[in-house]
Amino acid sequence: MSEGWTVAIVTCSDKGAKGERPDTSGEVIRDYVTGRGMAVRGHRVVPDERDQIEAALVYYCDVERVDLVLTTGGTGLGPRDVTPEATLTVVERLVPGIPERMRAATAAVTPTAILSRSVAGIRGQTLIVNLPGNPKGVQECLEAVGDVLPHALGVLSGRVRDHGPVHHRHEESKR
Ligand SMILES: Nc1ncnc2c1ncn2[C@@H]1O[C@H](COP(=O)(O)OP(=O)(O)OP(=O)(O)O)[C@@H](O)[C@H]1O
Ligand SMILES: Nc1nc2c(c(=O)[nH]1)N[C@H]1C(S)=C(S)[C@@H](COP(=O)(O)O)O[C@H]1N2
Repeated sequence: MSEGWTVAIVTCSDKGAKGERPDTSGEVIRDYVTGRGMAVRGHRVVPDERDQIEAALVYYCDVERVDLVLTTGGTGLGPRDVTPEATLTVVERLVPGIPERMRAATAAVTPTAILSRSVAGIRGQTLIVNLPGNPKGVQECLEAVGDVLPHALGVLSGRVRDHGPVHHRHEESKR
C-alpha cells in the first residue's frame, strides 16, 4: 500500500465496548495498515448501536478527515448487527465492488463469508469499508481488497487520475 494514507479504525462490538473481550480484530487492522505505510489516526470501540457507529464514522470523515475508515464487526445477521445500516446512513456513494470481492474471494475458504452484509462507500473524500468481526475474517478480507485500496484512495483524494487498465493498454499499444 502507498505511503502516507491516514486510517481510522471503528470496532463495533458490544463485548468490546464493555471491556469483556480484547479487540484483537482492531489490532489485526492496525498491524495490516501500519505494515503498509499507513498511519492510524484514531481507533474507537463502540457498542452495536447505530447512533454511536454513525457518530464515529462522521467524526473520522468530517473532523479528522482521514482517507480510510475500516470498521470491524456487526455485519452479520444477528439482531444487533447494524454496522452496514449505520454506514449506509452516512455515505454519499457506494463502492459495491469492494465487499463483493471480499465475499467472493474469501467464501472459497470460508463459506460463512457470504453471511457478512458488509458495505463500502464514500463520505466526502473518505472511503469507509466494513469488515467482519472475527480476526481471521478481517485478515482475509483485507488481503482480498488490499491491492486496490491505494488506487481507490488516490482517485478519491485527487492525487491520481482515474485511468484504469484499458487506458494503460491503449497507451502501450501506441508504443
Ligand atoms: N473486536 C473483536 N476482536 C476479536 N474477536 C472478535 C471481535 N469481534 C468479534 N470477534 C469474534 O468474532 C465472532 C463473531 O462476531 P460477533 O460480532 O457475532 O460477536 P458477538 O460476540 O456475538 O458480539 P459482540 O462482539 O458485538 O459483542 C465473535 O464470537 C468473536 O469470536
Ligand atoms: N473472510 C471471512 N469473512 C467472514 C467470516 C470469516 O471467517 N472470514 N466470518 C463470517 C461470519 S461467521 C459472520 S456471522 C459474518 C458477520 O460477522 P460480524 O457480525 O462479526 O461482522 O461475517 C462472515 N464473514
